[in-house]
Amino acid sequence: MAGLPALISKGDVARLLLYKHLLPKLEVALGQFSKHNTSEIIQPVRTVVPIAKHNGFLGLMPAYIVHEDILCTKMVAFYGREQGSTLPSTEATVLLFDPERGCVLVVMDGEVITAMRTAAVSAISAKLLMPAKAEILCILGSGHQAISHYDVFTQTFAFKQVRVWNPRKESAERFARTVQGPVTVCSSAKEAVEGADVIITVTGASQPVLFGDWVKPGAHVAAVGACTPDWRELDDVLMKQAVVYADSREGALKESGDIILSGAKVFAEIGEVINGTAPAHREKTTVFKSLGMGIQDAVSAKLVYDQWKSQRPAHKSTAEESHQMKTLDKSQL
Ligand SMILES: NC(=O)C1=CN([C@@H]2O[C@H](COP(=O)(O)OP(=O)(O)OC[C@H]3O[C@@H](n4cnc5c(N)ncnc54)[C@H](O)[C@@H]3O)[C@@H](O)[C@H]2O)C=CC1
Ligand SMILES: O=C([O-])C1=[NH+]CCC1
Repeated sequence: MAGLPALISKGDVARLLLYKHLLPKLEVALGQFSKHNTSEIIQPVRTVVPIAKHNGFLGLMPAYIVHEDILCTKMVAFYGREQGSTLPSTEATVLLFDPERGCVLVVMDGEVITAMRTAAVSAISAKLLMPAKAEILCILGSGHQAISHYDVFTQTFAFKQVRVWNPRKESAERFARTVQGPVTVCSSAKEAVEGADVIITVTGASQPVLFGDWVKPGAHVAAVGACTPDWRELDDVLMKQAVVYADSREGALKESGDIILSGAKVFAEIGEVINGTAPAHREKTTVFKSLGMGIQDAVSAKLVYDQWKSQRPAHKSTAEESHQMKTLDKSQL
């Protein structure tokens, strides 16, 4: 290893990663991914190791973005937690490599990246698929992803009302006190959903919490939770009545209980809509099934690292600089 990798903390990632930089980078990466050309992007479906004893999973998410020479992997542990558990439901660490040497340049917190890039991808799907006149946003779940989704959706779009629901009302009320802006706390999921133009599901549920009979025709759903083959957030009625998009078709067919168990077809990847090779059916009810992809972490980590390098005090050396110094030493011999 050429020197020790740099470490970037959660606080620094939160300070350095901005949606205004992240959104355009993610849109480009999603489009590149959906060309399925391995000379542009190499990203296998994540490897998942069940941690059955603790109702969890460990995911390994490597990706290589060839033209930008970004080599990255995230390691993410995610769990089905009892309601009210104080343990985190997601823990993640991101490694960015020097692609030429193979050494790790930087180890950084992955929780903020996971929260922000997932929300940013949902916002990209909403930009493309939500009805032209979208006034009411509904968020089911009130944890970490709910907060990041609230932030990017209210920064990007002009909703007249944002509703939130959680089976534990005190959790939804805490969410309302945490975010910077108005929120209506609803007493039932049905009350939150009815009449909403955009619905985000960000729950730890393993059984459906969103039912097609409640959903306004033409609404857009960003389905973010239930990322294992036997967990659900959406019922069969919704899955069958909607046009279903995914971040990765291959990932969705392997990992999404909502797709596998309902038998719904994936109409297109969101990257195909970005590329103009599949239509955006804004006039119909749409579901964007998000599983999360390594390329999303890779572009986020590169943004963080570039910002961090540009702001870091000059005396600290990283693995990258140690390597440059060694190369220089050799060439001087
Ligand atoms: N698609 C993607 O790229 C990603 C998906 N996720 C998934 O998103 C979901 C939310 O993640 P976080 O916000 O980080 O978790 P979190 O634990 O911070 O929040 C989960 C929320 O769901 C609620 N909840 C739990 N069980 C429920 C149930 N049966 N019915 C309704 N609500 C319930 C909790 O009270 C909490 O408000 C998880 O399923 C997680 O695995 C997380 C990261 C990335
Ligand atoms: O992409 C991701 O990081 C995750 N997807 C499901 C849980 C974590």
